[in-house]
This record gives sequence, structure tokens and C-alpha cells, in this order.
Amino acid sequence: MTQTYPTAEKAAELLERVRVRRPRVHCLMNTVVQKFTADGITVIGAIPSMTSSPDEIADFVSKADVLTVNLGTLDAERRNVIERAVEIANDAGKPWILDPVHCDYSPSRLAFARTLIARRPSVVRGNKAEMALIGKTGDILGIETGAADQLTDGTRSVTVRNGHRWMAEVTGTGCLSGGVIAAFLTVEPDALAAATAALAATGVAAEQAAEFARGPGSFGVAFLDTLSALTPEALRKAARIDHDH
Ligand SMILES: Nc1ncnc2c1ncn2[C@@H]1O[C@H](COP(=O)(O)OP(=O)(O)O)[C@@H](O)[C@H]1O
Ligand SMILES: Cc1ncsc1CCOP(=O)(O)O
Ligand SMILES: [Mg+2]
Repeated sequence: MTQTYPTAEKAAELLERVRVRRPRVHCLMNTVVQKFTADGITVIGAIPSMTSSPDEIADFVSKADVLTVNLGTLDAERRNVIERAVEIANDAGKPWILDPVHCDYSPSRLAFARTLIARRPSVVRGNKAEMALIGKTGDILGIETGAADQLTDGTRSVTVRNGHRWMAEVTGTGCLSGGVIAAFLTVEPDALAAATAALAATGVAAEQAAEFARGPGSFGVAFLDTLSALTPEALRKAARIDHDH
């Protein structure tokens, strides 16, 4: 069977669509990087919300277009809220993404990540150590980020080669990428194409930011500037997307 693979042209088209649609992205996000993640979602052209209040989660997820579930700074109350949020998203047929932050540090967090994967997120994204423990995710899109981002949906595999090493020195670039991927999931049903475009966009913005930043601190700020200013045309020209065939 002929497979369709995401291209730089497709990434540019999806960036345009996110900016036009302005999707609502609800994030159950660790407490360390809520601001940076919300800023990333805003500058890509989407609208973030961040509450983890048990009283409000149903209303917020019901009004959102997509959900981001991030397991950093997890506590008992947020576990319950996550379970409720996932149930609402699934019942409404809304996409959601799981970031199993630090599941490699804690068996209980890894076990919780596995129960969530059984509830079928559209995407699981983690760093190398996290994804080594999560393992294969079957037909659920699995993404291992790093110097190159490796994406596979069990049938197709794609590598996104954009980015800059300073991304690894700013806390929360991975978490932010989860929020940006979520925004792209709302404009493209093929999760592989959506996530490829999102990671190419953040990677290209990082390359541009590194040209005028002086180190990780100024890079974090510059990255929001360049992600905000990123044009579909610049993304099309600079995206470096490879695939397996
Ligand atoms: N050495 C690197 N060179 C280029 N991009 C990188 C590098 N390390 C991480 N990134 C990028 O930084 C983001 C976060 O990735 P990663 O560090 O793997 O996740 P986490 O923050 O969850 O540990 C991703 O967009 C990834 O592409
Ligand atoms: C996103 C992030 N990056 C470094 S610490 C942190 C929060 C992680 O929380 P936890 O220590 O509970 O895994
Ligand atoms: Mg992470």
C-alpha cells in the first residue's frame, strides 16, 4: 500500500491552519513550566488554558479542542483530575497527548503512564530515557525527542532534524512541544503529520533564536519571539523532515 508521509509543504500548510483556527488547548501541566508552555501555545497562534481544579476540569476540557496531559509534579489530586479529563476528552472524541515526564524515575508514575496509554491518547511524547521505558506504542503515535526527533505510528517513521542544543538547556522545551503538538492535532487528523509539523516549527524557531541569543537564558526568550514570528514560508524552507521510505 502506498503511504503518505509529511513534508515541509504540509508543515507550512498546517502552521497556517493553526493560526487561522486559533484552537483552544487545555493543559494539565507540571507546575514548573506552566508559564513557558502557555506562552508557546499562545505564540504559535492557539489559546491555552491551564487549570487543574477538580471543580472546573469538566467545563474546561469540554470547551477545549484538545487536551495535553503532562505527568510532571504529579500528585494524588492531579492524578484524579487527569483521569476525569481523559474520560471527557475520549467521550467527546477529542484528541489528547500524553507526556510521561520522568516516568523513568518512578515505578508508580510509569504504571500510571501505562494505564493512560491504554486509554488511547493520539500521541505519546517523551525524551529518550522516558520513551525507552514506555517502549512501543503500537498504532498510537510515539515520539522520542532529542537532537533528532523520531516519530512512529507503527506503520510509518519520520525524523525531524531541526532544533538547537540550547533547547536541552532550557527547562520545559519538551513540555512546550507537547502543547504545540496538541494545537496542530486540532487541524490535522493524521497525528504523524500534525506532530511532524509542530516539531519542525519549534525546531526551526529554535535555530533562528540561536542566531541572536547569547546562551540558554536569552535563548528561551528569543525562542518565543521567533516562534511567534515564524512564517509558513520560512518553515517550508527550513524544515528538515526525513522518512523511512
Ligand atoms: N541536542 C539537541 N539538538 C537539537 N534539538 C534538541 C536537542 N535536545 C533536545 N532538543 C529539542 O528540545 C525539545 C525537548 O526535547 P527533549 O530534551 O528530548 O525533551 P524533555 O525536555 O522532555 O527532556 C525537542 O523539541 C527536541 O527536538
Ligand atoms: C518539566 C521539568 N523539567 C525539569 S523538572 C520538571 C518538572 C518535573 O516534575 P517531577 O520532578 O515531578 O518529575
Ligand atoms: Mg519531558
